[in-house]
Amino acid sequence: MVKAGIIGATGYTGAELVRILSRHPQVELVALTSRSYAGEDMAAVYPALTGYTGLPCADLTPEEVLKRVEVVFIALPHGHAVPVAARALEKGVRVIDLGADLRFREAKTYEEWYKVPHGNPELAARAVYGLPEIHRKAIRQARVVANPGCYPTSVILGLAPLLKAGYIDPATIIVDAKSGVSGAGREAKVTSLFVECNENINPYGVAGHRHTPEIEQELSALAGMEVKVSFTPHLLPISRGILSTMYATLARPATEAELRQVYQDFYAGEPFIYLLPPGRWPHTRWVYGSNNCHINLAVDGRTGRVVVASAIDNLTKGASGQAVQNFNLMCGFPETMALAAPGLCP
Ligand SMILES: NC(=O)C1=CN([C@@H]2O[C@H](COP(=O)(O)OP(=O)(O)OC[C@H]3O[C@@H](n4cnc5c(N)ncnc54)[C@H](OP(=O)(O)O)[C@@H]3O)[C@@H](O)[C@H]2O)C=CC1
Ligand SMILES: CC(=O)N[C@@H](CCC(=O)OP(=O)(O)O)C(=O)O
Repeated sequence: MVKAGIIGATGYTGAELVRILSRHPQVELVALTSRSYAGEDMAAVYPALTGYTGLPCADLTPEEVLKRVEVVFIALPHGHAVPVAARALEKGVRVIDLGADLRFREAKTYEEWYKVPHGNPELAARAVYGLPEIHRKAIRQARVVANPGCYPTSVILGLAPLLKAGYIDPATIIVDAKSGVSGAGREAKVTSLFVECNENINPYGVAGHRHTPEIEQELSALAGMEVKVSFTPHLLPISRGILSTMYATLARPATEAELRQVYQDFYAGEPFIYLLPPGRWPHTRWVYGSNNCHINLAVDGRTGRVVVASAIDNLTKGASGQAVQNFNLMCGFPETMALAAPGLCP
């Protein structure tokens, strides 16, 4: 059994980690931190977890957590993970950070977009970007994994096969993405109130969302050249789910059947990626609560563009499910352990 802890256990991604890890046969959860719910059982904070964890939350310092665990999941708002991860490395504790602090190979990119000092560029360069479908080999060896952002997960998985094979002009990519409100975390804020979100959809972070450089970093590596994207997220009046619809001009003529084969080859053997049959477009409900990513595409011969749609659950494949997938790889467990499940039907 691997002793694991979650720093920031009572947030949405922390609770999703507890939900998944409580059914993981190789994990013993030994530390769940929270300042506001210290002394309370997770089931008091999230009654859905009743019967699945008896461990109370505690206001532990990172040092106290690191004394007890072999692996630590950091589920804090960005700006807090770097010193914790650095100390964990010194103590031989493996780290999976769900925030943005270690996702950029260049710390200065993080500082430019997140507007906070990074403090440890060596650690930024050393951390492995935790998207298993692209970086599986490096994740297996990693001591520190930077779990990807939710939108970047859906976008990179949706476009990777086309960019890698050179089928699209990288200068023409447009991403129209939509997220459920849990993507904003559990912290109280006016924009997450029911009355503000319900019966509404709006773009935000237009031409400046923080996930843009993360998407560009990974797509550039896949394309072997600098890629810039137009990325516009929207807030949807649903709890969980991300749907990204992506458009790009074909670099050379291609049929839909040819492109479908490219995806099938690229994702052959992947346990969580599903290219849906022609004409069956991804729905967020079909991946709800699962670690699956549903993808489909069409060639628009009239415009010479390809349209790709990709759906994930922001809290599962977009955060905590992917974190457990990374954990499994780092520990040498089957990658699907505690994760194999379909979404909702209906
Ligand atoms: N929500 C999502 O869909 C996704 C989120 N992420 C990232 O994962 C991380 C966690 O997100 P999420 O779970 O949504 O966030 P939440 O706001 O829901 O939870 C944050 C958690 O951190 C604790 N916390 C907050 N501030 C501090 C602090 N200054 N020091 C110590 N603990 C603190 C909170 O508990 P308490 O205040 O009681 O200590 C809570 O447990 C973020 O970096 C986020 O960007 C990544 C992908 C998707
Ligand atoms: C709906 C909503 O607000 N979503 C969040 C996603 C944040 C997230 O996952 O972000 P990190 O990169 O900070 O981990 C946003 O757009 O900022």
